[in-house]
Amino acid sequence: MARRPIMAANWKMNKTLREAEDYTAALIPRAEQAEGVDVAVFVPFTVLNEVARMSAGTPVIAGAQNFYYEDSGAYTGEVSAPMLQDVGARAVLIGHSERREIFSESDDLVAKKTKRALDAGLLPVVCCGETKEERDSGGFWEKIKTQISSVMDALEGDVDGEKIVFAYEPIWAIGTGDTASPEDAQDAIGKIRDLLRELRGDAFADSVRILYGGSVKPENIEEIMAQPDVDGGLVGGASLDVESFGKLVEAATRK
Ligand SMILES: O=C(CO)COP(=O)(O)O
Repeated sequence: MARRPIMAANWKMNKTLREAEDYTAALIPRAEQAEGVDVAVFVPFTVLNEVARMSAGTPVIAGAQNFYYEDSGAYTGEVSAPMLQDVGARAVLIGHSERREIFSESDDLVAKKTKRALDAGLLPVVCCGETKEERDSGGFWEKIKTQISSVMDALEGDVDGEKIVFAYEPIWAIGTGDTASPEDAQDAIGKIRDLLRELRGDAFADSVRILYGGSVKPENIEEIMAQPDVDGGLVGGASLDVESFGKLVEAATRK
């Protein structure tokens, strides 16, 4: 069965409530026209309630950029999975390289969050990727393999491949304009799918969606989406303008 493409916006630490409302209002009709594509927006906590409220009953999937795996308690500054769901979130980013690097998130924490998101019924979009040094020194696959394996090890029992998404985001390509070549994106994502096949079998590997992220823009999306194992994009800079993100959503319909 063909995997359903996903085009996902990661706003990172951007947009006021007013800006988020204008964007969401403009995105909804574009998502409605994009048949066969999942359209997701990962937004700051401060606007999540409103983006989710506006998106309810539309094809736009409202998501958060982070959460903590406990449900409640003395965790100052954190937000839980039930809290995200309470305001209408349906998906969450986990282990973005900015969280791993700036906020010291470990593979273990990423694995715990993924398990919690799945148990709660939130769609986890689990990010992985290597630094420039790791790529140049040939250590790229070891890094990715460790990141993916630690997540999969934490998931007991059968996992439906459609309920989890991975995003390969080489750190050297994020916000730099220096996109991975379509061949490099395919190579890494193909290897991730092979690893998932080894760990969980064909049905899982063939249904799990794997996105590419890192300087995706309207000018390079077609060749990236043309790669057989690339199921969509996770987009930072080029997602902030709804016209530009709309073009990426439209490109995904041609997959
Ligand atoms: O980190 C990213 C998406 O999560 C990619 O960011 P850019 O698209 O700005 O390179």
